[in-house]
Amino acid sequence: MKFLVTGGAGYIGSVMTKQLVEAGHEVTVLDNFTKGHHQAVLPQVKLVEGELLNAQRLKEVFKDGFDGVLHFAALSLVGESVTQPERYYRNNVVGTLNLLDAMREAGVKRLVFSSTAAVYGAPEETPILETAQPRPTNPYGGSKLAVDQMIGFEAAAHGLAAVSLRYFNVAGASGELGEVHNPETHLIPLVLQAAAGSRESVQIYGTDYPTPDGTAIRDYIHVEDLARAHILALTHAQPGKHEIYNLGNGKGFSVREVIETARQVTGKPIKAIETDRRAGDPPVLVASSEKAQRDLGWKPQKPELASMIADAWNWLQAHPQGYHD
Ligand SMILES: NC(=O)c1ccc[n+]([C@@H]2O[C@H](COP(=O)([O-])OP(=O)(O)OC[C@H]3O[C@@H](n4cnc5c(N)ncnc54)[C@H](O)[C@@H]3O)[C@@H](O)[C@H]2O)c1
Ligand SMILES: O=c1ccn([C@@H]2O[C@H](COP(=O)(O)OP(=O)(O)O[C@H]3O[C@H](CO)[C@@H](O)[C@H](O)[C@H]3O)[C@@H](O)[C@H]2O)c(=O)[nH]1
Repeated sequence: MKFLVTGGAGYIGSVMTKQLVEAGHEVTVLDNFTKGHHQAVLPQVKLVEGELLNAQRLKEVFKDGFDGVLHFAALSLVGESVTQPERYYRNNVVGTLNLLDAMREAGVKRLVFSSTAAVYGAPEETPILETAQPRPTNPYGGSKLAVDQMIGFEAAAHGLAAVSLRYFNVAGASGELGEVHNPETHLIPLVLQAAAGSRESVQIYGTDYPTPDGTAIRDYIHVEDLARAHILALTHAQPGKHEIYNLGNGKGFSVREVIETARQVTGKPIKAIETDRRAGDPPVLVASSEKAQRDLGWKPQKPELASMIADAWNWLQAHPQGYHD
């Protein structure tokens, strides 16, 4: 089949593209390279350097004809979104509205969207079920929730077969593809940069959370397990329906536990400095992925935090400067 992957030059979209190509599909990547990397785009795919906010150009891209769209392109930093909410809503919501318009006009009826645990805010119950009331604590989560709702109404009105996958914290690497954000703000890559010596230390944002060791807890999922869930979602999507699935491992790790695991995996002393909380961060996000396991038959193959950190560490050692764009 023929798929469009928006944001396919980014961290998760590039791993997704690789899995689609390996499964024998034809892939076009659309990316504006505000965050993406040319080196992360496989030579087998067609690359369109394009912008979701350019509605006219997007419609031209759809003249190629696609069987479905995997929509990763977004701005996705919690902290940044707090200071620039308008940028997040414009890019993520208006960008997706343009995408839905182009899909409808071209008759493309299948969509898998990268939603996020950030839509839940600080939920009352852990692990988080898809039925939990979404109450985002930051504009990033707010923009993704708006898109989830938009897709739900689009599916009902126009027969789109749609799935929103609400990822928890994605980690690890896949062969030649790894996590490089510029600037990097994610915990695991920063911890590993400190292990590698390219950064002196890592900061712990907040030690007064209502958690056993006072630091925030997240549920980490391997990027390869995550990408495999998209292939299952594509095949299970039903016309006129919008399904939502949480994707995580159902186990939370505190910031201190992540740093300690990285010390064990790398054998390096990693200097950690305690600082204030980062604005917009909820204390605990842990998934129940039972719905995905039951309905999609999804089963994580690399659920251990240590194996995610080990894959990310091996990748960093092979690519100490990240990608060379
Ligand atoms: N990394 C995580 O832990 C995580 C967790 C939950 C959800 N997500 C979601 O998964 C998706 C991918 O995340 P990632 O970590 O790979 O991010 P990323 O920044 O590495 O990739 C996103 C890509 O989208 C492109 N892009 C952004 N806006 C665009 C636009 N307007 N037009 C065209 N291209 C555009 C960027 O250049 C980048 O290559 C995002 O939607 C993010 O919100 C990520
Ligand atoms: O230098 C750092 C960086 C992060 N953290 C903490 O580590 C945790 C994880 O932070 P980070 O890796 O930045 O991820 P999140 O902010 O949890 O967000 C990620 O996970 C969300 C889903 O849970 C996604 O929606 C986002 O796109 C993705 O960036 C948080 O408690 C942070 O406060 C630190 O203590 N020090």
